[in-house]
Amino acid sequence: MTARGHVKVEKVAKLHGQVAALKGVDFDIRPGEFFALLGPSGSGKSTTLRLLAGLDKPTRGRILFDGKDVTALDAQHRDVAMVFQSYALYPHMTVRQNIAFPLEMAKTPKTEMAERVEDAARKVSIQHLLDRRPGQLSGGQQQRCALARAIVRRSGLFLLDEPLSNLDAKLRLETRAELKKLQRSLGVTAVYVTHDQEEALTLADRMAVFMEGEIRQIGSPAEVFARPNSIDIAGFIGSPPMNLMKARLDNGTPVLAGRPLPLRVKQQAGEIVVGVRPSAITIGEEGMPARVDLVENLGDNAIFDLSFDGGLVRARGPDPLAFAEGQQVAISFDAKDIHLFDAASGHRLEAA
Ligand SMILES: Nc1ncnc2c1ncn2[C@@H]1O[C@H](COP(=O)(O)OP(=O)(O)OP(=O)(O)O)[C@@H](O)[C@H]1O
Repeated sequence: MTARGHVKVEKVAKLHGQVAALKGVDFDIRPGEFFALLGPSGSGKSTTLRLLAGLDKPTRGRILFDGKDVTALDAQHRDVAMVFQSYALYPHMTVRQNIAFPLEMAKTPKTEMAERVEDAARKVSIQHLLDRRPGQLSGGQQQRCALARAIVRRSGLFLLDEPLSNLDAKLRLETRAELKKLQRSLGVTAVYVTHDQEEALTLADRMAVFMEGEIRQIGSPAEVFARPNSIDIAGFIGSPPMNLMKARLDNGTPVLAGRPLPLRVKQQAGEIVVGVRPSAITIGEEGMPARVDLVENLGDNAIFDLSFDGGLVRARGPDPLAFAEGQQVAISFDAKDIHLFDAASGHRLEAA
């Protein structure tokens, strides 16, 4: 007997006519895990979520919930709770009626229904708004109402499609933290679609990075951040993105702008790309000569755009006033902070 909330996706593909929305993806989500589907627009995240919900059927492959094959089951027989970006609340119904809707459908007895609606509303702190209609709520309150409607089902699996994207920046941050606490306290499995890498990094226990209808990497946010397995992922995760600089291999030593770097790879020669995160670049007096082109003052830190003879790089530093535009400086980075990729295939190269 497997625990409740286990999801297994096996070789799932989805074609829309000639368009391959999903080219065959495999992943396993553990019970109680917060699992993010992260990727740029059109990469197949929403398609995957709709297949999990049963709103669409895969062209190939299998989906299992708690060991049971649900591939052929329609949405209403899957026992999943869904929260969409648009909330999808019924405008003519009160908040209470909206939350009660899944229970009405399931013909739940009236007294039990009333209790469960109150309980769900309390969990997202909207118990005082039950008699209003969605049009009389703020965006954040509508979002909570949609969450309460998901909670009321007492499903072990929550499917969330960009649920925070309609909220303003401040509310999004607050709601993000609450959502994580709520998921933990309910003990449910959450599958969360987002194109926002920061949201995935902060919320997820693990994430799958989608690109062009494929999963390119699966891991914890820390793993994917520390060891992106391709140039595409390196450039997608982290803000500002990783600096990616053209270089070459000379007898296994990477050479950047004519200078050998202090590490080696097994491969002997060829075109490579050297990646260094902005936070890993030190600006000072030692290293490669560079010029400060632009200072972006972010208050308690800054991003410096620099040019050097290997190209342009961005560095993040603690003090916005430390360096001025036009100043001649030097940049350096530690060997442990260098990521290497094969230029032709884009794949990560391991240091020897
Ligand atoms: N019903 C459909 N008919 C034809 N093509 C579709 C259909 N639904 C999705 N697609 C295509 O499948 C691909 C994946 O779409 P999907 O909605 O899964 O991407 P996404 O990663 O969720 O993007 P977004 O972040 O923009 O929602 C896209 O190229 C999209 O145009």
